[in-house]
Amino acid sequence: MNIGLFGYGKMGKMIEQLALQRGHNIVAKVDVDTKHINFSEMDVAIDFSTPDAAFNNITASIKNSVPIISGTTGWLAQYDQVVELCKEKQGALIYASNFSLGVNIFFELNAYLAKMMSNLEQYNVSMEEIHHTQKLDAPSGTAITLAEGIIEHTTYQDWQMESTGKHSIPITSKREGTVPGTHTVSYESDVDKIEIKHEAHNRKGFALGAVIAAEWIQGKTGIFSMRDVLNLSERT
Ligand SMILES: NC(=O)c1ccc[n+]([C@@H]2O[C@H](COP(=O)([O-])OP(=O)(O)OC[C@H]3O[C@@H](n4cnc5c(N)ncnc54)[C@H](O)[C@@H]3O)[C@@H](O)[C@H]2O)c1
Ligand SMILES: O=C(O)C1=N[C@H](C(=O)O)CCC1
Repeated sequence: MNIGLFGYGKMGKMIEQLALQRGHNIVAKVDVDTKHINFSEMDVAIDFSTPDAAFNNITASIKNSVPIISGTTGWLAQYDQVVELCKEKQGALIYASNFSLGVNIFFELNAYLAKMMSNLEQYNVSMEEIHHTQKLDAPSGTAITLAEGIIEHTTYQDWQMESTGKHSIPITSKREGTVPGTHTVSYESDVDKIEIKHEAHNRKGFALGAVIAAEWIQGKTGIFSMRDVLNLSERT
């Protein structure tokens, strides 16, 4: 498979390493200074760039009929526009706030726990995410997906940074050293606390998930999720 990388930073480099190990070719490394992009050799594009750059990279890939795997976070205000374009052009897209197998299992666990807690008014939910100090966006995309999972199954209506509203999920974002990504969801009552936590040890899980998604999307058109790629509906 011929891969075009959009964003050749920490994730782009890790994806390159894993893709080469799995027998793929990197045919383009597009970064902030790239003047010309040759889409003609790409079987798939993988975007791990910046919140400001993602929309253009994704739409350019779709317009050039190249399936796109999008891992960049912080651009979701434009997600609906991308979906419209993808449908119009009969393109192929997977966006995931987190591509790791572990976090995608954690998403399922989060939804299951939210369902169990939905009628228990004595518990208040809150969330904490910790990432490295270079991270541009807050809260993390993963924290937003976790909040959406809780909102879907409970009476919580939205999330806010550090909020206190009864129907709002408070998210605390911390930026520390080189932490690759730690997410904790807590339900607290007067008498106890239930916590679920995912802690990434490094970026390999994110990168491997993105390459697996790129392999999976070959020959498909439509808008998919990591739930589809990992066939998680079979497990829940
Ligand atoms: N979905 C996931 O599993 C997952 C995992 C890790 C990181 N991320 C997200 O991926 C993104 C990148 O993370 P990172 O740690 O590699 O960041 P990084 O800062 O190390 O790399 C980003 C790269 O994008 C480049 N860039 C800037 N403008 C560009 C443009 N117009 N076109 C192409 N590249 C451009 C930067 O120069 C940089 O090299 C972030 O949004 C992060 O939140 C997602
Ligand atoms: O390093 C980052 O930046 C990460 N971003 C994603 C997010 O915002 O959830 C995934 C974890 C790492």
